[in-house]
Amino acid sequence: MSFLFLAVIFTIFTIFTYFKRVFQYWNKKQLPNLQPQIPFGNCPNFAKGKENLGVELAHLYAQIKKEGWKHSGIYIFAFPTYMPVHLDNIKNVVENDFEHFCDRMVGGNPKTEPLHAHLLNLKGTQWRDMRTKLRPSFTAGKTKMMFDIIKQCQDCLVKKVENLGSVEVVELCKNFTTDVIGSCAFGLDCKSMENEISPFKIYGRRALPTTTLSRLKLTFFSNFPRLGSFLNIRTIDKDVHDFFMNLAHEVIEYREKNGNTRHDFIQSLIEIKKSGSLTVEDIAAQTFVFFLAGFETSALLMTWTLYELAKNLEIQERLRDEICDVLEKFDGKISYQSLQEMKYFDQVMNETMRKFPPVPFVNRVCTKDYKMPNEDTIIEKGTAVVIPILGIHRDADYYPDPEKFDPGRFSEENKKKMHSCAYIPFGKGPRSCIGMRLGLLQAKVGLCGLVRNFRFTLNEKTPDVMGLNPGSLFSSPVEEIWLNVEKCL
Ligand code: HEM
Repeated sequence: MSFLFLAVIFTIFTIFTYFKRVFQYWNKKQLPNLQPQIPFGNCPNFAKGKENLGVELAHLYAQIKKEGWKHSGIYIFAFPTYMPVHLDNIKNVVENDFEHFCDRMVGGNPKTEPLHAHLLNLKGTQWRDMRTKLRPSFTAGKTKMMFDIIKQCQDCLVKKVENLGSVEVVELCKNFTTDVIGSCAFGLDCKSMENEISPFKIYGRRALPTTTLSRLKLTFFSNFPRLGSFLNIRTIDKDVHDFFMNLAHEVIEYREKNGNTRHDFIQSLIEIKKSGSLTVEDIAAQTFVFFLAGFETSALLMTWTLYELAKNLEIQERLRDEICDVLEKFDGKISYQSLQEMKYFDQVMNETMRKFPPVPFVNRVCTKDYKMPNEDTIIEKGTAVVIPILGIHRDADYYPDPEKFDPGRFSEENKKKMHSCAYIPFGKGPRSCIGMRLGLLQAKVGLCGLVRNFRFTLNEKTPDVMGLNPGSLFSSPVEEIWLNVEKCL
């Protein structure tokens, strides 16, 4: 009994001493830092599953700014992480001194799970080469070619809402973007809107880290990639991995055999493959990331826009007026060109992504020791970096009355006055979102169909203030969003 007691005391003492030592890291670097808690560091609520990580980082951002610091060292669990908060320091990391911060923390091992060899995860020259190869597939011209595919999905979306008295928009928007990405990336007709058990939809949802275990595995892998690889930890379930890998193989084989072509991403990648610079596995990994990065982000942009429009009826009416006025000039038809003319629409979507950036933070890893400009501090190679997008977007210094939904903040005149890092829903610098045009286009097409045809109001089941889901790495709402729907005459 006394031996057991001593063993317990010894274990607690060892753990306590370990954390005490680890939590000295930023003091030794002489970087200002907030008091961490043993064993969760500065994000205890995220670690306990009580708070969305983006929200907890936003709180830290606010505290650091209140202290008057330009940046701080924080601890996510026991991992020292550098957090710049002054916009110039953020710009240095993501843009000016990019060569020191060109990689992200990776979430898996491409050797055992080849789907991980995608643009989000690739490092150094491998990333640079792949980004150069993929860039031509994301130009304005290529995105425009996908308009017809997206428009077909919009028709199904509008049909789905017709005759409904109320609708749950989180699931509705996810089904729409699943269809769009399925069609644009893989050339599939997924019919998620009609089919609850479409395999693409089911495997696609499981590809994102939605369980506590999957998020823990991802965090562990990001911080100890060598140990993660040694222990052979999988961060994508095998059946999900096989589904996406086989899908790419089948589509490529079918198109190559039958000489079929289509204006979608997989076709652009097949064309690159012909020159020998992409393998089938490379294509599978890139199409997989289009799904990972493109489906939930755009769905959230649509969801939060509808939610805010339902709460701000004047803004909704003004937007509908703009849509109707512009479409009148285009014979009532929604086209790529007509959408470009809807400027207030852009302001509304920008304000949505200000208040609810679909990706609430982004990360980098320091790849080369970094001596900070005008300071003695050196950020060591291997240190994690986090950019708190949600914190910046809700900062009253840049956006007075930040909880207010006000598209006027994004008028041409106001935009000119902004710091280039005060609004970064797509990240910033060479590693920013490559799919921005497609993300914005699919959301605008979907929303245009909905707002033109239906008037949305808040359903009694939906609260006026909505928090973010602690179980999501995105800015997902904590509960369903039900809206009342009324057909516009
Ligand atoms: C509203 C929709 C979207 C939002 C808000 C969004 C946001 C982001 C953000 C914040 C990043 C990280 C940038 C950084 O680290 O600085 C990112 C990266 C990325 N996004 Fe998006 N995204 C959206 C849509 C899409 C779509 C539709 C696709 C593809 C079809 C896509 C593909 C990617 C890829 C491949 C990366 C990694 C880029 C790289 O590392 O070079 N995204 N996105």
